[in-house]
Formats: sequence, C-alpha cells, structure tokens
Amino acid sequence: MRIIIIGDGGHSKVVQEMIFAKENYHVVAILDDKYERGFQIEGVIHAPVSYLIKLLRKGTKVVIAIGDNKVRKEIVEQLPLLPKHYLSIAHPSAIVSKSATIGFGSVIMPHAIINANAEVGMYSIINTSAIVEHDSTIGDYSHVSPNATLAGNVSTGEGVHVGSSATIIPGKHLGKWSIIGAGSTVIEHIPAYSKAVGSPTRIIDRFVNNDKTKKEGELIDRAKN
Ligand SMILES: CC(=O)SCCNC(=O)CCNC(=O)[C@H](O)C(C)(C)COP(=O)(O)OP(=O)(O)OC[C@H]1O[C@@H](n2cnc3c(N)ncnc32)[C@H](O)[C@@H]1OP(=O)(O)O
Repeated sequence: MRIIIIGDGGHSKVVQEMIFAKENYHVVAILDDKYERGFQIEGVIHAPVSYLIKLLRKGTKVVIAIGDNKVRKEIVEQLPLLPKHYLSIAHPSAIVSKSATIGFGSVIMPHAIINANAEVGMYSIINTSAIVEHDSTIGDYSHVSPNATLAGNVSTGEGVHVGSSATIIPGKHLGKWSIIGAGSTVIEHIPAYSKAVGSPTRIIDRFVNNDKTKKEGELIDRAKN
C-alpha cells in the first residue's frame, strides 16, 4: 500500500518506524512545511505539504503524524480527502480488542491497550502504553499520551489531550478540547475548553479554541458541552 506521511517531527519519527516495519506498506513521501522544496532520501520524497495532490494515486493512504491536536485538525480540514483516505494503524505490540473500533486516521502506538467495546474516533493518537479501558469513547482529534489510563466508560469530546500518566476514573467525561496535565487524577467531569491539573484535578485555565481570554463568565457559558 502506498503511504504518505504528513508531519516530520518527534511523533512522526515513531509513526514512521511503525510504518517502515510493515512489509506491505510503502512510504512514498514524508511531507512537512519545514521543507521548502522537494528532495529524496533513500527513495522517499521529502517535500512541503502542497506536494500531496500530485503524489496521490488511487489507493494511497495518508497519515497525519503530528502530535498537536489542533494542527492535526487544521490539516484534515484543509485537505480534499475523505476519511477513508486516511490510514488507521496499530503497532503490532498494541492490544486492540476485537470488539473495539478505531476510526480512520487514528494511530495506536506501541504497547497501548484498547479494551472491549471501546471506541476511538478519527485522527486520534493513543500513545505508547496508554490504556483505554472497556466501553470508553475517545473523540476525534484527541491524544491520549504515553502511559495514561482511561478507566472503564470514560468519554472524551473532540480534541482532548490527556497528559502522560494521567488517570481518569470510571465514567467521567472530558469535555471537548480539554487538557489534562501529566500525572493528574481526574475524579470529576472536566468542562470543555479547560485545563485541569493535579490529583485530584483543579481547573487552572479556560479558553476557546486555545485562544486565552480573561472573560471567564462568558467562557464558562460557552464551555458547556
Ligand atoms: C511522546 C510525548 O511526548 S506525548 C506528549 C505528552 N505531553 C504531556 O504529557 C504534557 C502534559 N502537559 C502538562 O502537564 C502541562 O504542565 C500543562 C499543559 C497541564 C500545563 O501547562 P501550562 O499551561 O504551561 O501551565 P504552567 O506550567 O504555567 O503551570 C500552571 C500551574 O499548574 C501547575 N501544573 C502544571 N502542570 C501540572 C501537572 N501536570 N500536574 C500538577 N500541576 C501542574 C503548575 O505547577 C502551576 O501551578 P501554580 O500556578 O500553583 O504555580
């Protein structure tokens, strides 16, 4: 299968190793706007993202290997592709239950566990050794960082970032675009567009689409799920 990887930073290095290790996957290009022009390294084209259109062929799959949820979403919205054109991939060491579902464009990194009946949306990252327990639902464009644990029946809105080694107790909801600090313990629902840290968590910031503002009252209204 022809694969085009978008993004050539830290997260992409891990995704690239996953894809290069697959026998039937052939990486034709790694696109990133840090490249001003196209060139080849060992037969793989490195070029700006604008090269995508001319490199697409029938059956080519695209993976956006960028850790930042907002940037991933911006790129998906700019590209003229359907969800089915995006690759979903799980590292061979990951455990994905047969009853779990993984959306188009999502990557499941080494040693992650997606347990029974869990649902991972589209364009999300379940990072190294993260655990998404049974019946949990992960929204599109989310990122569950290394070693984080979502216990059973946890749900997240779109664009949620769960920091490394954070723990979410069963049944809690993380509102869209919320950010959970590394090592935090979530024992209550987290409002949308908020940043929560600590064990148990406290809210330290609220924002709209990552744009900080001091109008707290207005934000709290808008932040309702
Ligand atoms: C493979 C990979 O690398 S995947 C990437 C994984 N990335 C992560 O896990 C990063 C998660 N990010 C964090 O934990 C960050 O600290 C954030 C996003 C929660 C907060 O970042 P910032 O907004 O810059 O907060 P800032 O550093 O200014 O701290 C604000 C307050 O929160 C506290 N705080 C920040 N992070 C945490 C945390 N994880 N746990 C507890 N308290 C925290 C600070 O001590 C500070 O407290 P104070 O106001 O009482 O002094």
